[in-house]
Amino acid sequence: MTEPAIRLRSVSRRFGALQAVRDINFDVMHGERRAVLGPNGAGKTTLFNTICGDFPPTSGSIAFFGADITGLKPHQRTRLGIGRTYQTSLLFNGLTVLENLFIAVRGLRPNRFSFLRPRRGDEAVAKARNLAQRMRLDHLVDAEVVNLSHGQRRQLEIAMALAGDPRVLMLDEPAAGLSPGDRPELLRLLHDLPRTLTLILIEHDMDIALPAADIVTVMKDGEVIVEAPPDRIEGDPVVQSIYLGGGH
Ligand SMILES: Nc1ncnc2c1ncn2[C@@H]1O[C@H](COP(=O)(O)OP(=O)(O)OP(=O)(O)O)[C@@H](O)[C@H]1O
Repeated sequence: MTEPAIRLRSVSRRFGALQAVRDINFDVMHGERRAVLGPNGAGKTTLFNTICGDFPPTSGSIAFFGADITGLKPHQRTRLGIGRTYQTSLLFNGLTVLENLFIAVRGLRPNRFSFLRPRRGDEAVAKARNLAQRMRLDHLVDAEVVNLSHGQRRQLEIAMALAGDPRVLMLDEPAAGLSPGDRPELLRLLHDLPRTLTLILIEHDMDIALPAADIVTVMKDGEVIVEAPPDRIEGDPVVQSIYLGGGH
């Protein structure tokens, strides 16, 4: 049997007395699109952080394509092929789109950037341009990031997360703050990502989460309360009680 891309077994994470996620079992198959929904404080970001290693679980285990990664540091998980974006932007505003992508491709810290500026013919520049094209930013490679629209910044964040050639890409609220006009473009970009890539996204907005996902995991109070295909989510009484009952 094929191993899941991501497998969590009995994963819990405490912050002092607070149990942020509790006894999570979670399998995401290779190539799957998984959305994680839930009200504020449900534990979605903490779940992401246990997978990426930013806040490893206090108990339980995590496997990546069958290999136990529970004790690995974030950079070791990145190297294995787990890429992510964050709710808060990590872009370098004073640099151009191409320079940001170059930094991501070379895995540089920005303070090293002045010594290693992109040069013509550099393989990393070619890869940075290719990433810009994949995220439909090729017309903006020379634009300073500070001048990008919110939607373009989100596209760039995804492009930068792709720079390490992840096998699993985790997006933390990719539609947050997007105008209604920017949303269809984001959905198109997500649909265009190759099925060799496994995608896990936290998303508050059902209009993005449901069309983007094969399976939706709904969390509340640190636990998974529903796991179902998107067509069963909107009508699910538990989900309705959370989203219509003021829990969101
Ligand atoms: N680093 C931390 N230190 C202490 N408590 C934390 C930390 N990170 C998260 N928490 C707490 O864990 C709980 C779950 O938070 P988490 O951010 O995972 O929820 P979420 O579902 O992602 O919420 P949101 O939609 O608001 O981002 C919350 O009560 C939060 O305050």
